[in-house]
Amino acid sequence: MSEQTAVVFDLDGTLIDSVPDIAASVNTMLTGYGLAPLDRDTVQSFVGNGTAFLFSRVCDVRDVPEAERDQAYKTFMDTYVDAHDLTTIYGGVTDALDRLKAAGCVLGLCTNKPTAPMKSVLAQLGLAHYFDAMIAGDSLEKRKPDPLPLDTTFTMLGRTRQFYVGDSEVDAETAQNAQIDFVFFTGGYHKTTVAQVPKRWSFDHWSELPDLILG
Ligand SMILES: O=C(O)COP(=O)(O)O
Ligand SMILES: [Mg+2]
Repeated sequence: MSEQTAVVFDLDGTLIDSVPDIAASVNTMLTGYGLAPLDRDTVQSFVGNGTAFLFSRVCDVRDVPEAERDQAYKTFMDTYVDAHDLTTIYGGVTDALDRLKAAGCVLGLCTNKPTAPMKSVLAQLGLAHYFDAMIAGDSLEKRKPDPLPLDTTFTMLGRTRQFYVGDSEVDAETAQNAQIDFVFFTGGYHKTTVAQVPKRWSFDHWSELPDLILG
């Protein structure tokens, strides 16, 4: 059965806790403009819909003038593109990925994070080699919750039994739109209650995931 199985993962809030680095990059930009920094929870609440969304929420909250936003975005990306020092892998992730791979599953990644910071953080944390297909927030003309990125990732992997593992309402909606079974990691950046998120299964710790998938 696992020889037919593809498991695709979200990145931020699912495999890695990256908000400390995202918040640090946001705050480097804000303080450079003489604006007050934002706390972690506020920045976290903006993560999941891609960097353009996050950046425009930050600018709205701190009243960054429209005329300065293009330059401010470049300033933010200069730091964000390689930000990894404060990012950690959630406990049990690598053991779970190792088990799924050893059982014959193929693994993919489907994130709204842009390609450059995605590649950098995966390389720095030693996670890149797990994935046979990777789609980032700027890989295609549409991003999650549109089903295109997830459909494309599964097409690249070419297996018939398919699961998407993610941490957010955006991921659950994407899976619904693509008609893929959603597996919800509750330890990430969701905003509503666990019960409100449509899913096939949920798990609180990564040690639980392989048994859910492998049965
Ligand atoms: O960049 C984002 O908004 C979040 O990315 P994610 O899709 O990996 O959660
Ligand atoms: Mg996420």
